[in-house]
Amino acid sequence: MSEQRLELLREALPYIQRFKNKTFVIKMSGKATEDHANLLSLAEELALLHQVGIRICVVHGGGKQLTELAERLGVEQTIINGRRVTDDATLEVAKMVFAGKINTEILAALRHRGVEAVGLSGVDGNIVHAERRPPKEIINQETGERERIDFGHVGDVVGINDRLLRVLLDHDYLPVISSLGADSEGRIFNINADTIAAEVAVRLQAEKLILLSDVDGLYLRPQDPSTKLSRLTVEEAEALLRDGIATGGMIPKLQSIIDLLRRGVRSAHIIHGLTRNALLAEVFTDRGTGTMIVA
Ligand SMILES: Nc1ncnc2c1ncn2[C@@H]1O[C@H](COP(=O)(O)OP(=O)(O)O)[C@@H](O)[C@H]1O
Ligand SMILES: CC(=O)N[C@@H](CCC(=O)OP(=O)(O)O)C(=O)O
Repeated sequence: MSEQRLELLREALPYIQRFKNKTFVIKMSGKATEDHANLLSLAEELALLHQVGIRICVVHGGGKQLTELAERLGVEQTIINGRRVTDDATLEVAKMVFAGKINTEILAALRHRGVEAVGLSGVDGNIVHAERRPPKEIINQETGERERIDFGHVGDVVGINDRLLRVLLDHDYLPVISSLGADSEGRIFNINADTIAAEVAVRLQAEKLILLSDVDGLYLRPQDPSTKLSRLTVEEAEALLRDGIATGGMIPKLQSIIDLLRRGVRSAHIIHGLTRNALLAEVFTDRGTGTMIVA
C-alpha cells in the first residue's frame, strides 16, 4: 500500500468508527470505469471501505461506452438534457454494454481486490421498478426551445425493492447494479444511473450517496474547476439548476440529489472518478476533494 494511502488511513480512524455498519451508495460513471488501471485503483478503494465494515452498494452507468458502441454500429444517438433518447436498437446495445461488459469488468476488478461482489441489473430481484417515461414537453437546454420529446425506452423509477440488496449486504457481499430497470410486464428500460443510485440510497436509508464523475464537483462557471463549490445546501443546489448553471448530465445528477436529500439521506458528494484516492479522501477527511451537498 502506498505511503499516501497509509497516511489517509491514520487520519481515517474516527471516521471508520462513525461509518461502521452504515450504508454508502457509490455511483460509478462509465467514464470512471473505462480505464482498466483506474478501475483497479477504484476497486482497491472500495475494498478498503468494505473491509472496515461500511456496507457498500455500487450503481454504475456506461453512457460514454454506449454512445461509442452504438455509433460504431451505425445507431445514431441523441441526448437531451442529460437523458438519452432510447430507440429499439439503442436499448439492445444498452443491455449488452451496461449489464454485460461494464458490470462484468467491475466485478472482475473487485475480485482482484479480494471483494466478493455480485453483479446485478435493476431487473434482477425486481430491484428497480420503472415505468416508461411518457412523452413530455421540455425546454431543451441546448437550444432553449420548448419541445415535445418521446424518450423511447427510458424509464422513470417508481419503486425500489431492497430485499435482495439487504440479503447480500447482510452477508458481506458487495452488490453492483447496472442502470436498467423493468416494469411488472417485464419491459426493460434504460434509466439514468444517477437516478437509480439516488433511489437505491433512499430505500437503503444510506448515510451517503457518492457520485464518481469526470469532474471533481459542481462548478459555478461550467468548465472552470477553480470555481468549484466545496459545500452547498439543497436550496443552493436548486438555485443552480434554476439559473442554468448546471447543464447536460449535471441536470439529472442535481435533480436526483435534491430529491434524495429531501427524503432522508444526509449527504451527497460529487467527486472525480479518475483521481487516485479521491474516494478515500472524501470519506475519511474533513477536506474532501469534491462537492458535498447537504440537506
Ligand atoms: N456547473 C457544472 N459544474 C460541473 N460540471 C458541469 C456543470 N454543468 C454541466 N456540467 C457537465 O456535467 C458533466 C457530468 O455529467 P455527466 O456527463 O452525466 O457525467 P457522468 O457520466 O459522470 O454521470 C461534466 O462533465 C460537465 O461537462
Ligand atoms: C436514460 C439515460 O440517459 N440513461 C443513461 C444510463 C447510463 C448512465 O447514466 O451512464 P453514466 O453514468 O456513465 O453517464 C444513458 O443511456 O447514458
